[in-house]
Amino acid sequence: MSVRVVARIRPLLKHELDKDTIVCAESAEGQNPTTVRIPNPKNDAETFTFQFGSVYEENATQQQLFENEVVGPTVKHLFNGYDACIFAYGVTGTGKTHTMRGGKSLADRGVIPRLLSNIYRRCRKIEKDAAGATQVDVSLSYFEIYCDRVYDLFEPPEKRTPSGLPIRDNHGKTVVVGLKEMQCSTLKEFEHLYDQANINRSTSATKLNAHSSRSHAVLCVKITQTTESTVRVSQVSAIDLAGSEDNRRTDNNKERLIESSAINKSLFVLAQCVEAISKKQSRIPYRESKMTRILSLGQNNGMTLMILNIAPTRSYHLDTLSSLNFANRTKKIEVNEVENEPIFRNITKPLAATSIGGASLSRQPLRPLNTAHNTNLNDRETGRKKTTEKPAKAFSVYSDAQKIVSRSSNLPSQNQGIRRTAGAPKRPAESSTTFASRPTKTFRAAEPAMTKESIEALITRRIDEKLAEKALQDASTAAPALSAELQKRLDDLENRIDAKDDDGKAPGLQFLLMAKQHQVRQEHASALRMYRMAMPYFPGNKKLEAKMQALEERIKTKSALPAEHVPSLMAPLVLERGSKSKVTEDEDFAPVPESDNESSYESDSSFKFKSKRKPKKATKKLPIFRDSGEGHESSIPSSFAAPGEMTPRTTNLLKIINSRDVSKIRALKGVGVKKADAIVGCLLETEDEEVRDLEGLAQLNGVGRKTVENMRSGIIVDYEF
Ligand SMILES: Nc1ncnc2c1ncn2[C@@H]1O[C@H](COP(=O)(O)OP(=O)(O)OP(=O)(O)O)[C@@H](O)[C@H]1O
Repeated sequence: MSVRVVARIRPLLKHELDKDTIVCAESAEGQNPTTVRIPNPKNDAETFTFQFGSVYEENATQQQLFENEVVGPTVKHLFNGYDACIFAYGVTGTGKTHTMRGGKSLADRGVIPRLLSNIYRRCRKIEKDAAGATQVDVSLSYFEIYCDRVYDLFEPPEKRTPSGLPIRDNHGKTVVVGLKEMQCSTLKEFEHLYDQANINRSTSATKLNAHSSRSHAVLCVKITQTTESTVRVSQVSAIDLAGSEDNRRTDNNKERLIESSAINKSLFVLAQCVEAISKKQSRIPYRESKMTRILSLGQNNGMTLMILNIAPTRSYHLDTLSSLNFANRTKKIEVNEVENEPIFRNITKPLAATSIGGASLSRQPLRPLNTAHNTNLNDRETGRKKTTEKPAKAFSVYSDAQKIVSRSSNLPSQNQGIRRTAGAPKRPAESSTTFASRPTKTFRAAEPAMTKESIEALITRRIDEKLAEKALQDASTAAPALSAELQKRLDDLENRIDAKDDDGKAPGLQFLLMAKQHQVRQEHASALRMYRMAMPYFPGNKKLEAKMQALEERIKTKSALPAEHVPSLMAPLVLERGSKSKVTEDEDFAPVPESDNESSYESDSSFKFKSKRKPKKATKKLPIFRDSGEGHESSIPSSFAAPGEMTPRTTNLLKIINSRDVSKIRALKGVGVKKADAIVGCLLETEDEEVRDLEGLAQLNGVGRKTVENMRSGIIVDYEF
């Protein structure tokens, strides 16, 4: 199945009424438009045409777009156990937010509120048809990616930590760690939550849009269908991407420019990913931006719909062409349509009439990463070996062609999970037979209802089993099963954070929670780092100090590295010469403890880690930089730098570094996006600490002597005589 791409041309806005329109939609006779036509910017007489699944013209209503593109295909799909992703793409001011969120009136509501309204209606219908034997729960998480940092939109901005939430890879899915998941059982509740969360989203007025989104917003709607014997989870992500901006037209101020460059960078990476996929390159640069990691276009399973928003006027000409080209490539991307397997509960108790979660606020269970969901746990219980490998991947195809192809009637049974509906004009979900083919469900209504606690206990037990199996498979890297006691403590900690009973210590509690989770996974060095970050929130806490000391001891004894290297792990990085009390974590010089799982480090942006590079030897002498009379600066007149003083070049370099401005740091010689990010990340961890000299700079993450020399040599200084 390829990504379905539809285009939507927005109407002229009030101030554009006298403007020249250059984009038009075309259709074959009697059919809905599927082509966008736009002139060649170099020669108006020539035109380019682009073919999409559908093209919605200026007068297309929100309802039309929703009914044609979302209801049948997505909602049905979702309830059949498939994931889905809908995202709006386009230049700033072309109508992405209008399409996804829309206005307040009924007619103006966008895709997201309509989607939720439809989901709730379907939930009620399923529950009604099953006479209470099936329960459907809806939960939401909502976050924004602002300047390549992830923030929970269900949290007020003042609760954010500067570095945002870390993201990780979990069994091929990218997950945001520590994101709130809100149980939300009615449309009214949703509307309330969604409106509140949107207030937290970063928007600002720009010259091109009075309410411009400065971030990518991702709403994840999780649907859990629980019957007596199965639990099936599927998820739809609705994404309102920020729009690319041509800063020659925006007159953006410094802050907007920083946002804009982050937006443009992530969209550029997205375009690179799409290009790499379409060229079948082996390396797709997903990891270069959080947005592309999360969107995982072409890697995600399930139906993917891209709504390309375009403005009709000439002032957007080049931007529109570039969007159309991007969309044209995107529509060729193949995505897998894999049905989420149900978890067989294998319990005899019937469902409670009450909801599992209710409308309460809950945090995503922060369990070990190897806790897979959608896993058929029944196999293990019965000792059977799972028939495992899914059949060779098959795809349902959205065809732009109008031909009618008969639908395959002999769909594989539910647990095979993959269907093939090649070339079908109707979306695959519409022919769902998956429920019909599921095992017969029998209910004993007289049995006592399952309580929330018993379900939790059951899930915890299954998680333990899963962990145990993983431990057997890979003794060296697997996490041990959580003891009930430990799990309880983790849960208590989460509850404390949730209950806001923290006297301003919430960030500290978050660090503690993360530390404990690392410890559970035997990632002692990371746990130690997290404890250290928590320490300022609990000054003088003896228990915490003892814990850190015990961990340090443990790392020392466990480390396979020669004894003389061990102290470097614990040794703080001294940023300021002569100010050894000002410390930060030294990731660069830290040897990797054996027990730490590299992949979890790599994907955890809460701290920096280098898996590929050899750890620098602690015994290595720190580079000595002289500010004058050496190397590149030998041409600097000595009057500009007395011994012990800094040259203008060094001063300028440190100024740029201490600005913590990624775009400026990136512009330094020999510094790429990743290095600039690593430097800023490292500086953010040191809070107000400034880099005072070149030695301090050479000790930052990702920076060595050579890099410093490079950076310095690239600085242009005007010496006036
Ligand atoms: N189909 C439409 N019908 C009526 N008005 C529209 C339509 N699409 C967009 N608009 C209007 O155009 C303006 C810009 O739209 P919107 O804010 O949704 O753009 P955007 O692409 O999300 O921009 P940004 O990327 O800057 O957030 C808004 O005033 C919106 O109401």
